[in-house]
Amino acid sequence: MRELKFIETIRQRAGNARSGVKLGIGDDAAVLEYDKSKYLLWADDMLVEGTHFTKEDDSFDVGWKAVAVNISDIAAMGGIPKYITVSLGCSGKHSGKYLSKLYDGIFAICKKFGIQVVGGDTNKSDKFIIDVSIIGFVEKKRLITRKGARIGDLILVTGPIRNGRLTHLSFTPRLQESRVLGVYKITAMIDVSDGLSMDLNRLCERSKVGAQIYASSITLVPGLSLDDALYYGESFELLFTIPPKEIEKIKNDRKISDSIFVIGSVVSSSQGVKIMTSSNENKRLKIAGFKHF
Ligand SMILES: Nc1ncnc2c1ncn2[C@@H]1O[C@H](COP(=O)(O)OP(=O)(O)O)[C@@H](O)[C@H]1O
Ligand SMILES: Cc1ncc(C[n+]2csc(CCOP(=O)(O)OP(=O)(O)O)c2C)c(N)n1
Ligand SMILES: [Mg+2]
Repeated sequence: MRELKFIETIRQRAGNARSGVKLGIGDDAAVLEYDKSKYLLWADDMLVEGTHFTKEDDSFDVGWKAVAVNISDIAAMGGIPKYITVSLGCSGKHSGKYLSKLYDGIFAICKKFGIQVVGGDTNKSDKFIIDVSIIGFVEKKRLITRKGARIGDLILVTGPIRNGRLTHLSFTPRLQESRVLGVYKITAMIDVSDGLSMDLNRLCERSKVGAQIYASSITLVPGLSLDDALYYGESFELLFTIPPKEIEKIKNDRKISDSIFVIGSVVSSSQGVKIMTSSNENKRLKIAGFKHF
């Protein structure tokens, strides 16, 4: 069974959101009732040796990345990360130095973002595995989900889009940008872990809309190909939509204006997801990206 189909079967078995669960499976984090003014956000992302990093990678970077990908999921909901648990699969062949440097990376990023490690689990595995579960909070009025993009909205992405092949182990999650954006009207948001194409398509499906994007507007870091931006993944940029009237306000905000780019607009679902190529051909965007199986 394919990954996406598998997750869909779990989503159906888990059932509809009950009381206390505002959003279950299907967004960057679960959204749970917390108090009058805030929701609790809960996400979990796992890294596996050979899939997300190699044996040769510095364990500081592996620890950093394991936390960073989780912070990115909280940022995608508009929230602030607070607590993590860290679970490891490792064996005697992983030296004390490897593990100590792993935690240097974990504590370095936790310090940067004010996050506390509050637990975890340690198990035997020949392949190194690190799983992080994260809790954050978001003001109810600032919650942003994948659902909510409306026809006519502009589509934006943070950037210039980073090269996932080069920066996936050391990237800074776009948390600060997300918190700045949170004061404006953002209608939908997702973090780009699997490539712009797949994650734009996810946002569109959830919002029941289509998209028209322009290749010439997608701003890339030097050396990154458009194909990699669309299909490789691990740029961990934020992709989001706003009503057109918000753009002037956001563009005038010096805290964010240089790190956001309009790449297109939201159209009706019947038009699907299209890309205007650099040779001015308007094509259906191939929906592809990273899938585990
Ligand atoms: N084994 C699983 N059991 C339950 N939910 C899962 C499982 N795997 C993934 N999910 C859920 O499916 C959704 C998509 O997962 P994923 O593609 O990993 O999201 P993300 O890109 O935000 O990390 C998320 O809401 C996640 O919580
Ligand atoms: C050894 C190795 N091979 C391949 C990749 C590329 N890669 C691995 S996972 C991934 C996509 C994102 O990972 P995923 O676990 O799907 O993130 P999620 O959607 O759960 O946030 C990419 C591009 C890598 N980082 N390291
Ligand atoms: Mg995500």
